[in-house]
Amino acid sequence: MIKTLVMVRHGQSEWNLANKFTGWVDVDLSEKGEKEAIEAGKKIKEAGIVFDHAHTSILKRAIKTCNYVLEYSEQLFVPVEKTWRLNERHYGALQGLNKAETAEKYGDEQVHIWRRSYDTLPPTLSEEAQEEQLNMRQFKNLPKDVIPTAENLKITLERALPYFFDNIAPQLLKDETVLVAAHGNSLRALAKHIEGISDEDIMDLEIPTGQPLVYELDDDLKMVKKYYL
Ligand SMILES: O=C(O)[C@H](O)COP(=O)(O)O
Repeated sequence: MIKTLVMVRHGQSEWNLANKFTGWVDVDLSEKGEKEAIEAGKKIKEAGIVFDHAHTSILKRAIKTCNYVLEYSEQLFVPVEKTWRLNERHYGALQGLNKAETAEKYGDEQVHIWRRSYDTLPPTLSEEAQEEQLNMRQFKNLPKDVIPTAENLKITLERALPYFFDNIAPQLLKDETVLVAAHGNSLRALAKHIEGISDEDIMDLEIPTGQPLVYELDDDLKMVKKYYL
């Protein structure tokens, strides 16, 4: 029997709008982002997709998107689990910098490598920024060892996949329909696994904000079909 997993990247955030590296910084949705999330919910309702479970990160742009999607598809009662493992990839010392200005300073190629290569790490957070991050309430109950100072897509995949295997996959295997509302790179990581994309080809996969991406999966949770609503 075909299993259905719907991924939604959060709607445009304030820092997507300002073209800044965001990562684990907890910025809000922009006005456009809220509209995108609402539209995503309406499309899911029109498509008649009925969720049994929803999963999101511990960052408000994804949490709010998840809530809007459930509200506007009239299924706000669906249980939602929040996990740091679905957070955006941590952009290290690039967080807060403007992407165009960073490209002017370091060159387009370097910035493209930082943004899209599978295993190159961006520069890590300063000690001061690390300290600040450790004191943030939403990260305080996480073991220090799992809080990154920078991540590439490989590390993002390695911390997102255990959650997929332990929490999402068992639900799909019971033929339950699952929503994952998360981030550009945590979703690229899951997509890499589900679609079996190579380390090279993953550089070209982009997931747009607020567009529901439907995966139909077989009994081994491999992709049979994917489409955007
Ligand atoms: O964290 C960010 O800056 C964005 O959500 C994703 O950015 P990217 O497209 O530069 O990886």
